Amino acid sequence: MRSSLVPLGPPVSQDRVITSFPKCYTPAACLQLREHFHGQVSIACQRRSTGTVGEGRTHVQDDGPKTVLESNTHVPRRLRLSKVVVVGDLYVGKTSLIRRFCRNVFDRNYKATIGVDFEIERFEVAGIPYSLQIWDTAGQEKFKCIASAYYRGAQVIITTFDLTDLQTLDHTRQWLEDALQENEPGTCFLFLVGTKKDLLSGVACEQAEVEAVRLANEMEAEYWGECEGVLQPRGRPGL
Ligand SMILES: Nc1nc2c(ncn2[C@@H]2O[C@H](COP(=O)(O)OP(=O)(O)OP(=O)(O)O)[C@@H](O)[C@H]2O)c(=O)[nH]1
Repeated sequence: MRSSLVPLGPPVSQDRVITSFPKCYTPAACLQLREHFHGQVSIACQRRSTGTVGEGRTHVQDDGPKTVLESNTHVPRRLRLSKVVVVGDLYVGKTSLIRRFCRNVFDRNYKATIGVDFEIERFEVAGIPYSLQIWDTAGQEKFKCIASAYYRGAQVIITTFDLTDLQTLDHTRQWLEDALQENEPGTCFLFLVGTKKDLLSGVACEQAEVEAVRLANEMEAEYWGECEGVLQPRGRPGL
């Protein structure tokens, strides 16, 4: 399927063009189907696809969830944009993860992130231009208040820890809580990512992964419970 939309900026690189989807994208695996959307959500989505993109916030009221568009992000018409926020302790490798994903480069030298930084990664999904705005936040305590100002309006929260330092895994719960506080319950996809796997032996890596899976299950139970009341989802989030 090709889009008749005018491409924005230079062409999207080939590995960012998605033309087919894995089989699990069936109605049964979807969190919500179009017919489950509240009328006002559908109207807001239509506006979103034809006008200025704002940050969609879902509010629960007596007669169901309502999305209110705050048109504070002025981007060109028809640009689909999702905000990803990467959080975690200092030195765990947030910047490295983002740079590998966006530019396929790795730098051994550590340069602390000051406050926040962001990258835009462009995709083409089934012929439609789509962008991820990936926010890299500082792990250092002294920058936390600056970085947390950018948590709001995230569609995806990636909580990061260092597989060689399990204390950083313990801290992910707090990072996630802080990021969720700035967002409506049930509006974000949550991911837990372990870095620096190359520095561990097979056995040590397995042990770290077991710990991470245990914590992920705990957090999933905790935060998924919070989501249920709002979205009444049919599937499960990625955590
Ligand atoms: N061996 C190895 N080193 C890594 C990996 N990821 C990051 N590093 C190194 O770890 C150090 C910290 O990485 P950063 O990406 O700057 O960490 P950060 O989480 O962004 O740090 P802050 O900006 O202070 O929050 C750097 O020296 C990186 O080269 C990895 O997967 N393997």
